[in-house]
Amino acid sequence: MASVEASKRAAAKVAVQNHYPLNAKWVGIGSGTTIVYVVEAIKELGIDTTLTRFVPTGYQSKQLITKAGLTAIEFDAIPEGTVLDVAFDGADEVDDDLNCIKGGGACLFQEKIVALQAKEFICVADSRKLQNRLLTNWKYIPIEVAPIAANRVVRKLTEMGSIKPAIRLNTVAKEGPLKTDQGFFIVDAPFPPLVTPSDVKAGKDGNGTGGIWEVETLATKIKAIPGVLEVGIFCGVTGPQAQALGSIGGQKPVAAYFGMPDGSVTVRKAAT
Ligand SMILES: O=C[C@H](O)[C@H](O)[C@H](O)COP(=O)(O)O
Repeated sequence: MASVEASKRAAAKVAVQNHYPLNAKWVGIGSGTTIVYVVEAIKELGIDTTLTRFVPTGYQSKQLITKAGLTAIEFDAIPEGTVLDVAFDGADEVDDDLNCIKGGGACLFQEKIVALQAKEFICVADSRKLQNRLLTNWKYIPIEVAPIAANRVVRKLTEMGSIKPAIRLNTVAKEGPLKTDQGFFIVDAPFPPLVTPSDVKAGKDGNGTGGIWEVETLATKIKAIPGVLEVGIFCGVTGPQAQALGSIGGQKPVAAYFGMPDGSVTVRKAAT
């Protein structure tokens, strides 16, 4: 049986082989433990990356890029209107429609703006993240909030049916709330499993009755709470669908790769 780390590595390798453009100019690099294997797989391609600029999604991501000998360029330094060729990132959970939960490692805001700037957003994960509905195995939605509004956001989430939302604390010696790369807090909001737009079409309620929400409705409602910078639900359209509508990219991946315990890699792709 492949270890979780081996399965992340296997998924990263296939994702990079299938989606890394050999003449890539701009590449988004996400955060977390799985993205490390994506960078490793890019290096293993053995191609010339001297003209490629890698756009990080936070401190850890920038360190990863730099330590690999690649050139990092901050999101706010890329020329106006630049479209990234591709953005790779991990995920905490992915549903049948490729909606994702992200932010388990406290990175989600920069990840979302980088995904939205990319022609193609690709997720890489291991089999634990492959579920039919969000909030099946992964139990909460990470939300990045302004510290001054955090308690009020927690109250609002409770009113919306979240079960004991809480400000995330530091897990290391330093006491107090964890701070994101933006100096904000993360509120983790548990909800019952989310229904998809297709469930709603099939007659399921997703308007919050009994705390049951449809993915996009809940993401929109949480985002509208004053004090919320960004919500760790990545949903809506994919990059190509956004381009067909005249925008740059989408926050939903066009494909997600999962390393399985038997060593194989499963791919979930967006309908075109
Ligand atoms: O906050 C962290 C990011 O959203 C990560 O991409 C996500 O949590 C997945 O991380 P990992 O690859 O470590 O499971």
